[in-house]
Amino acid sequence: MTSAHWADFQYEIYLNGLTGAVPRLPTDLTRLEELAERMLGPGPFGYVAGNAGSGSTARANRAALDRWRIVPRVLRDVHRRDLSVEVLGRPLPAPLALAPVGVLSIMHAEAETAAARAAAARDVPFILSSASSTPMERVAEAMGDAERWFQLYWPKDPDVTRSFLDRAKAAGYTALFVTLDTPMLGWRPRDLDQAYLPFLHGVGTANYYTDPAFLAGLAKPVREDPEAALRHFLGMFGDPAKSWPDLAFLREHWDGPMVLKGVLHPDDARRAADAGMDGVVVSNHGGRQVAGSVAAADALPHVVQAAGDRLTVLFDSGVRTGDDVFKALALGARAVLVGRPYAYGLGLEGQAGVDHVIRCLLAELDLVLGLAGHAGPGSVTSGDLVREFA
Ligand SMILES: Cc1cc2nc3c(=O)[nH]c(=O)nc-3n(C[C@H](O)[C@H](O)[C@H](O)COP(=O)(O)O)c2cc1C
Ligand SMILES: O=C(O)C(=O)c1ccccc1
Repeated sequence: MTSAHWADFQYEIYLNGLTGAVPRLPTDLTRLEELAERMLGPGPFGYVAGNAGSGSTARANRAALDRWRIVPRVLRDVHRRDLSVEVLGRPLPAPLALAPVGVLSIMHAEAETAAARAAAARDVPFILSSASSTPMERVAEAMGDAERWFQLYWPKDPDVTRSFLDRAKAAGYTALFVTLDTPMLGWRPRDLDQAYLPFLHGVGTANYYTDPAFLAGLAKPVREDPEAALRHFLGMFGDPAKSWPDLAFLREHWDGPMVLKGVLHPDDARRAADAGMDGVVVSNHGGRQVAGSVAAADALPHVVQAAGDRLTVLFDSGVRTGDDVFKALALGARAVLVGRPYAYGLGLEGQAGVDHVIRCLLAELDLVLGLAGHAGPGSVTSGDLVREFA
């Protein structure tokens, strides 16, 4: 008996073709960006596609993944494959989660709710951003029985931080992803040149404007003085004064798994473990924060080594295809997050577009694994890769 494979999507597409149907979106997910550009306004598209500085980090992310080449093995009985992995003590169907992406309503009216539904239908975790366009409680409902993960932009005010953690817990979120690479937004010329910032268009503030601790800091209700509310939000959103000892506050108020997102240096990984964290996401925020940053894939093996068996190491920044996921696994990641591809899928086709991205990515991963001689992620090692030489 063979189990169902993610790769079956490939035959589903061919069989649908017998009636003349072809997929509504390209199966090469790198093509979604050009389609999204045609459909979205220049402000929203530029915000999602944009990077820090001249874009060198985003290019380096791709180059670092491309430099590794997979060395396939043959005759290893891969007819029965299983992509499942354990992440933070939970079984996942595949080594994939949807990265926290804020302000999704600039892409599609159904925003986080549509992304959450698409992810939940495939049991893939959707990490909800603090800067979502929909309050966390409403998105939690859309997630149904699926795993609920929350990303914290650590507010300046400890009362607001406490309140976010309490609300997330009450809404059933289990794991907390604390993003540390964005206490300030990076220098993003594409947005600066258009003077485009989603918050100024009333997007991304839903969790704050529904928060009693946040609202307590306002002299007047948001409706009566929206400008003061926005200024309060901008001052609350990030806090570059935070340092390692402050993590104890979060650890004390969150009893589930806690993961630091945006770790690139092995010493920071060691500190994370010392601070009682459960994991790290090796990430440079998709190239949007530090221009000239080390490529995430180049940082990954060093962080993996520093983490040893003390931390779960996840990876993002530049993952576009199944072979990218394979390479991240080979470099030591337990699972990957994907950001822009599903945001574009959402923009193009709503929930169906996000489902398309998940299915393409996992079908391709399933095939790459099998064709490279692996029945699952567990047997993939650095020995499956060679460095391309120019
Ligand atoms: C439009 C946009 C918004 C984002 N918002 C958040 C966010 O709210 N919180 C966060 O931790 N990361 C955020 N990120 C970063 C992603 O979580 C992730 O690290 C990045 O997109 C991965 O790179 P990729 O887009 O190349 O897959 C955002 C990224 C984009 C493109
Ligand atoms: O744009 C981003 O990369 C990001 O992380 C963010 C920050 C604040 C609100 C929305 C997204």
